[in-house]
Amino acid sequence: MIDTETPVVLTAVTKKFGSTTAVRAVSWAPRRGRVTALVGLNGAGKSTLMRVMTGLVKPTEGSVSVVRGRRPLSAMIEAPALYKGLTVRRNLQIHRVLTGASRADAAEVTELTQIGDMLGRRVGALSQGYRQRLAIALALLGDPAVLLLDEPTNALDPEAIVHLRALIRGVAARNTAVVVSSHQLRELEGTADALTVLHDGQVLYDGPFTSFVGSPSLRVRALDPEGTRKLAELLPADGVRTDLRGEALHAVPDGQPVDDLARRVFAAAAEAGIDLVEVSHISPTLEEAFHTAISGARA
Ligand SMILES: Nc1ncnc2c1ncn2[C@@H]1O[C@H](COP(=O)(O)OP(=O)(O)OP(=O)(O)O)[C@@H](O)[C@H]1O
Repeated sequence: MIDTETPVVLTAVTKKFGSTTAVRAVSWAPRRGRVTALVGLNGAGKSTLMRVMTGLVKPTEGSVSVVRGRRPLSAMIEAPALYKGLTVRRNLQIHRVLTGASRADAAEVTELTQIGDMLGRRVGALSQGYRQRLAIALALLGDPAVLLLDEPTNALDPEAIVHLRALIRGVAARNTAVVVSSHQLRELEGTADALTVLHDGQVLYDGPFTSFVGSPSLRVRALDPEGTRKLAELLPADGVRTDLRGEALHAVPDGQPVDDLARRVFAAAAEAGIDLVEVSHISPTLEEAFHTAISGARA
């Protein structure tokens, strides 16, 4: 339901392009005052989801509700449309008039994005990082409830990325719901509060960023590689999620403590007469958690 906390709400949204389903039955509502990372591999459906939110693309099924207001939602999905022959100041003036924003608002976004020193420069002569800052300043005019940024770090150097991260936090602190897409989880670690993992058009995870990695899992190796493979076949029958990675087996607890899982691994190995050489705890990295989520969806 639309409320002051969730200014845009997607309900069972599906988007098809011919025979391709880009987004499948997604119900989702990013929150105000938070940075939500929208992460998925190439083709996962991130841009389509953002386009559906803006109204640029009509959902095939489902609905999108957006809070009423002067500028409910603002998006930077493709290379920002800037007047390259004009100065930064003129670009700001034109967008201020177009969005009906006040001079005070323009001054505030100039300050927030730290483009004050560039006001007299022609946009065509700006670095990529400063163009990005200007584009975000323009997107913030009129104080939108939601700001969508599609892969905003593309083509930025490390210093510009650091600045952009701080800027994104600053925008959320204005009580905007900020959604930032990326195909790399790690890029948004420490910047995003919430995480939505999209895969093949579906939401695989939607929750706090810090909870995504979850509890440790087990790395299991038998004396004989054939034994490891056999365990990989046996354990799923016991309700355990397994994944063969190289010579080792990765067993993920489904809610139970990892030590209980270890006991089940030992019991299954003993029963099948498999000699184990390694059963160790591993704390997953972000990439492993992502891989596990995706392989769970494919299973
Ligand atoms: N206009 C379109 N016409 C046909 N197919 C499309 C269109 N837009 C997207 N798709 C398809 O929908 C799927 C999702 O694409 P989308 O661009 O939303 O993914 P993405 O997660 O943003 O990917 P990337 O990280 O590569 O930008 C892909 O299979 C893509 O080819």
